[in-house]
Order: sequence, then structure tokens, then C-alpha cells
Amino acid sequence: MAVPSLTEKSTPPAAAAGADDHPILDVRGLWKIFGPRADRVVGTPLAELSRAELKHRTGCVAAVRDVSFSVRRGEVFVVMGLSGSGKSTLVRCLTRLVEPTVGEVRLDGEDVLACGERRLRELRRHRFGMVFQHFGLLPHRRVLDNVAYGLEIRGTKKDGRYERAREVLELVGLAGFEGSYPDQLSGGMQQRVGLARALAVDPEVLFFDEPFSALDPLIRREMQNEVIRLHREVGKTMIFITHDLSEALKLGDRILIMRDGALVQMGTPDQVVGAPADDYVRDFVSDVPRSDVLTLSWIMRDARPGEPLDGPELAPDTVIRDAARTVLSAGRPVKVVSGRSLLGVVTTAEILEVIAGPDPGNPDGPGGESR
Ligand SMILES: Nc1ncnc2c1ncn2[C@@H]1O[C@H](COP(=O)(O)OP(=O)(O)OP(=O)(O)O)[C@@H](O)[C@H]1O
Repeated sequence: MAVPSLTEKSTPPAAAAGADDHPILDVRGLWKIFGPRADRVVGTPLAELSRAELKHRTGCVAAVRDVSFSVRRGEVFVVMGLSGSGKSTLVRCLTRLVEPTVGEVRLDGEDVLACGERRLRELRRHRFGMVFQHFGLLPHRRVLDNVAYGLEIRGTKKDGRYERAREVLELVGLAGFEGSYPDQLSGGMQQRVGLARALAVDPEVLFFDEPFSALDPLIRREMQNEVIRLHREVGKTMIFITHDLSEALKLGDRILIMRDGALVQMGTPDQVVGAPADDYVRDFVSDVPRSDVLTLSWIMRDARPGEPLDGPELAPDTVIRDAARTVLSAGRPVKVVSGRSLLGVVTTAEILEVIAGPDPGNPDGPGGESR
């Protein structure tokens, strides 16, 4: 599988360490059970049963099982898993498009599950934006009106909403198409309209539910790059559902992987690829070229006595593929430095172990499974 270079991805300052102190979204112990007497499962021994067993015994489906996580302001947070793993249900619970059975969801500290209908509507109109797979555009309205729609239901006056709609259409590369109707546009362009519509209301959190899975691969890649560019420009918090690992690795600052409703692993792309939590995740990432995702921090080692330390310097978050040329041509250890501190060194041997696989004489090396 071709995994795009991650070096082009933006890392917003807000996603830096410490931003977790005030997450924009904080989710604790979230459950969603569908079926008869769904509210009588959590807190009883039934909650310990596997999904299949619970279904067999009670007819209930545990779509989301005890999931907790925080989303940092400004980060792209990806929820990934196979079909039926609970991604959509989990994300819909955050905006209460689906009512959670048990748990806590806080937006900027506000208890979302305690909100009344009116407050909830306000949150959805002002603070959340959504982009869906099936664009959800209004067919009888022009592109401009589709984009302005969210502002219209908010009560923004015509001039104001058209001005804003033109601004975001320009941002997504659709200036000149204001007067077109959705069916006059290609799938990729329609999804750009969907993006523009979501951005028009200047939401704090943008939700994407498999937005590009109906698009053909080339257009899909173009739209992924578009999301990266928009994220760089507008810096919004984005929560992105996908079942496509390469999309998750390309877009995500962090990835939450689900299986059978439960959280299996949450981490940065290099953590997921470098240290899969179990066989399910290992299987997912088995085709990913490690050198495209792992950084020097995964393969650097301590300098040995007598090794020359006058080689080039690289940062620990340099992706191995991007570092390879420098390391292979240096002729001496490359120093991995952060500020003025020497964190370790990398030589040709470490690079080759990742690219060519572990040295049979040293299976515990950096390219080995046991890492
Ligand atoms: N309204 C519902 N009533 C009953 N079961 C449901 C309902 N919605 C979802 N489920 C079940 O909950 C589980 C999780 O579904 P969900 O759609 O969240 O998964 P997903 O990972 O988003 O899958 P996909 O990628 O196919 O959309 C599935 O077993 C699904 O059949």
C-alpha cells in the first residue's frame, strides 16, 4: 500500500504536549447500546459479555463500549476501524445525533449530555460542522445557497451570508461556481461544496463521516490534500471517521482504533505503526512501509565510545524515509538532536534495518517485530 509522506502534514501548535489540559472535547466512559432494555446492560455482568454474546443473550447491540478519550484544540483526530466497529455511532454520540446510553461528553467543559433541546440546537448550529459521505446538498438550490444554508437557519441576513459563502467557496477552490446546481458538479466538487457549507458557520469542531469513500482514488487523494491545506489555513479541530488506514495515517495527528465497539489503541501514526497494541492493529498496519511513518526517535541509539560525533544533525521527528539520504551519505553517525541536546545517533545500519527488514543475526534490532 502506498502511504503518502507524512511530512507534509501540519502539526498545529495547539496539538503540542500540554494542550490536553484543556481539551476541546472530553469523552468519558461512553456506551451506546441499541436494542430492548438497552439501559439495563451497563453496570451489570451483561456489560462484560462480548458483543456477540450480548446480542445472543439479550438482543442488544453494544455499538460503543466504554470509550474514553480527549480531543485537543486544533488537532485532526481520526476514528478508524472496520465496518461495524462503532465509528459512526461513537462520533454521532458526541453531537447527540445518537443518544448515548451512559457516559460523559464535554465540549469546552460544558456537559453536552445535560443540554436541553434548545441548547443542543445552538451547539449544532454554531459550534459543530458536519461533512458526510453523501454530500447532503439541496438539489434545487444553487451552490451559493447551499453554502449559505447554515447561516440562513441561524438567521444571518442575506448580504452577510452570501459574503461569507463566497469567501469559503473561494477557500475551497470553487470561486466561479456560485450559480451552479449540485448535479452540474463532479463528486469531488460536490464534496468541496459540502466542506464549504460546513466551514461557512465557522464551527469549532468539524466532523467528517467517511466523507471521501464514494470518490474515486485520485479525487479522494486530492480531497485529502485539501483537508490538510484547509486545516493548515483555518486550524479547526477536526474529527474524521475512516476505515482506510492510509487516509488515517495521512490526516491524523492521532488515531483512535475501534473494534467491536471498544477502543483498541489510540496514538500518533508512528505509535500505531511502530507499536501496534494487538494482533488486530498489527494486521491493519502490516502493509505500511515503516520507513514512511516511523521517525528517527524510533531507531536512534546511544553513541558508542569512540564514535565520531561531528556528523550532520537531524530532529527526532524526522520521518525515516526523509532522513535516509542524509544518513546513507554521511559516512559517519548522524546526530539526533533536540535544541542543544544530543538524543542519540543513527547510522546506515539502523536505516537499512527498517527498510530491508531485521538483520537475521539481530532480530531485536529496530526493524524487528519485537520493537
Ligand atoms: N440504529 C441502530 N440500531 C441497531 N443497531 C445499530 C444501529 N446503528 C448501528 N447499529 C449497530 O452498531 C454497530 C456499530 O455500527 P456503526 O455504524 O457505528 O459502525 P461503523 O464502524 O461506523 O460501521 P460502517 O463503517 O459500516 O459505517 C453495528 O453492529 C451496527 O449494526
